[in-house]
Amino acid sequence: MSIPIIDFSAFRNGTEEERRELAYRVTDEFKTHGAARLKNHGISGEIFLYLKAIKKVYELSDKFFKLPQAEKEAIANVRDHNPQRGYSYVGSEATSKVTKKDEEGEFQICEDDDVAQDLEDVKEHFDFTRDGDPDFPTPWPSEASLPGFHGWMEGVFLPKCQQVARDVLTAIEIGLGVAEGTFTSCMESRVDELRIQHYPPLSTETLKTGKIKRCHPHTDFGFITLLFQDATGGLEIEDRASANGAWLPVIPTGEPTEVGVYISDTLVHKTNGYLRAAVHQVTAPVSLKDKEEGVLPERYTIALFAKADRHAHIGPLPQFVTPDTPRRYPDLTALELHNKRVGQLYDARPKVGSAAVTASA
Ligand SMILES: O=C(O)CCC(=O)C(=O)O
Ligand SMILES: [Fe+2]
Repeated sequence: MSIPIIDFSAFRNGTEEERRELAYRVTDEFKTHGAARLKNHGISGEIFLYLKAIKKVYELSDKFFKLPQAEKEAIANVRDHNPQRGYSYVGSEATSKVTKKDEEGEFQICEDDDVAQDLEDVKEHFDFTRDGDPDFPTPWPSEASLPGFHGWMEGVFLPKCQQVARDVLTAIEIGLGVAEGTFTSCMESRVDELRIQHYPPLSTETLKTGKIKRCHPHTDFGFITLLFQDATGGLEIEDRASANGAWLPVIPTGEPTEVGVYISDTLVHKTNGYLRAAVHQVTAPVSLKDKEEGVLPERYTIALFAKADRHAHIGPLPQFVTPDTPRRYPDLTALELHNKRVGQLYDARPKVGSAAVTASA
């Protein structure tokens, strides 16, 4: 089985009926896999502008990760429970600490009393949000070291991705039969986060230790994640139809406008588990899977983590709580959930009533 690529253009350009049909189709895909692959989603009106934007985001990423290490570390992410901002070095984020397998072999979100696994991710990344974030501003590289980087990433690319995320969430609202705006109206402060990510070359031998991956199985924390990947491959989604823990590789197709969309924890809470988050990992690309010796080439990806407003309540919507499906999640705010999950990444769990939990946005 593989995840089909759905043409999303009718969501902007189609008739009302085409728009609804598409919304149902995409939501079905999310119900089955927790993920969907979309093309022609209107990141810009015209394909050549889209291609230019994608080319530019990879070029700028490449320049960023080639900066001297000391310059990157001067804008380092603080490894606490707050939203991530700035540069994270290889090994800083440990995705294995946020998701565990239960006795039935199902992936679950870790709880505070779980013993964290000691597994390493081999990736470096830079995380940012919009300018003017009142609580968690981004430390940017200086204009002198990376001309145009801040302005284009924050002012051009981020808003384009934010628009795609809102379109997809509107499609999910239609597909689920909830009022339009149920999710998108609690995204007004636009605190979505964009991440550029670099996976350095890695020997297949290293992977065989079982302790190291490019990214261990985990779910993301926001409403949904949009993921653009280069041609290298290696991203895999849990195959829910398999009884023996198989993974579905998301093989890059070369389809230029493709973006992967992954259901994340906040939407799981809101729908009381009706939509389940996509468990995903990054390992060897299919062509290198069973090679005794070899080197995974470096890899670049871009992720938009679409986030709810920090004070939005993300407890289950009443229509998803029934006698057959009792309430599964407490009525946290988006920031409380975010703090809990980011804290797990760094073994830095928030204390109740801490400053972060009372941020203003
Ligand atoms: O780079 C990828 O393919 C996945 C990255 C990812 O899962 C993440 O940043 O949360
Ligand atoms: Fe992820």
